[in-house]
Amino acid sequence: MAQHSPMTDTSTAAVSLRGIGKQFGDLTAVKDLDIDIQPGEFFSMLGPSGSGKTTVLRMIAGFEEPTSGQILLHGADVTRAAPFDREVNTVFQDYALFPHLSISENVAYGLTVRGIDRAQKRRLVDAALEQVRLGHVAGRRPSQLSGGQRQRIALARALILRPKVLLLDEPLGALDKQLREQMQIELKQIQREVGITFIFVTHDQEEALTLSDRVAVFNGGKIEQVGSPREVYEFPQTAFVAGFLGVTNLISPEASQQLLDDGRLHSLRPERVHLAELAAGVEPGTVAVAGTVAETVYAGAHTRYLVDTEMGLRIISEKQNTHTPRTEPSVRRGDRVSLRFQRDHATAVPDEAKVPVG
Ligand SMILES: Nc1ncnc2c1ncn2[C@@H]1O[C@H](COP(=O)(O)OP(=O)(O)OP(=O)(O)O)[C@@H](O)[C@H]1O
Repeated sequence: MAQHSPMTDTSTAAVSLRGIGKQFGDLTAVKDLDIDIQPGEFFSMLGPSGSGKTTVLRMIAGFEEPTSGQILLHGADVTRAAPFDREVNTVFQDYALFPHLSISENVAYGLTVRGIDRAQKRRLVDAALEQVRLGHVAGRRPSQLSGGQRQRIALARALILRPKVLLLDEPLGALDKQLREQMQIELKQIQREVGITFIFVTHDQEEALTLSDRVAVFNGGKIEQVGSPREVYEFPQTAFVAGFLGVTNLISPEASQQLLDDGRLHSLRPERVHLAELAAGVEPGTVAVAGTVAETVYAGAHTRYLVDTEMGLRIISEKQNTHTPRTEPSVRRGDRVSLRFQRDHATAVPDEAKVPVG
């Protein structure tokens, strides 16, 4: 099937949130949110626990009514519509499969409720199971499947109704790391094949970066930044985004003034910082700062070096472990080194500035 390119799609947004807010008593869970999500887009809502992602998802699904604002699905106002009157479906973290029904009965459930005839139902169930590559488990019960298989069945059950928008609330949260990474690739492939808009909630930054066309980074009921994975990772607009999306060196305005001759807050990713001999020559456009290695952290594919600079700033440098497996690392704790990075690899963080959303 054709691949979708949501970034160039100028038709009506699949989902528009206009000034959406949600109060639970005194608690403001979501504040005045504006988002436009395009048809066919894989859109992630990323943020720490309690930042309001699930509440936004539940409002789009219709399980929760907004206190203020408007929700449009493909241009139609559904703010007060019941969940079953919206062309959306939800996949929950706990899969919510019926234990007493077989896998094919579970997948067929939505069709049964809608009174679809047997022959057509069978065809659609077979196709849905094929899509998630689980045709061979049709006769089993959910308890006879692995976590990853159950997750795929929940996905097949949600997709069989051909919703225009699929909402996924931490669907991979219960899986171990290896299976989770495998399922991320499958999920992305399935989304491309079906071309349905996916809105995905996660607190795992790597997952959001891996899967999404765009990521909205939530903090305290608000969106701090929306952008492509590369934009939010490489050009964080706030200190929170810089810190939440992986490890970064936040260089204070004072330190930036000294190091970069620019008195704004800067973010410098550890993988952009290299270690050199103190005496090594410095190329034009490169910043060099001397320091002492305070800690080395070996993590398999890479090693991190925590270096205390003479200006009182601790900078993390990350190096891929490309040397031969038996070679001991040449840099050790206590070594004096020179940190090197390209001047333009440090990106200014506007911090308080808000980027346009949608
Ligand atoms: N039904 C409710 N009644 C009262 N408070 C609620 C309710 N649902 C959510 N909240 C509160 O609203 C805030 C946002 O919660 P929400 O579940 O949307 O966050 P989240 O980012 O999805 O977090 P998590 O990843 O832990 O699910 C939290 O402070 C939460 O305690």
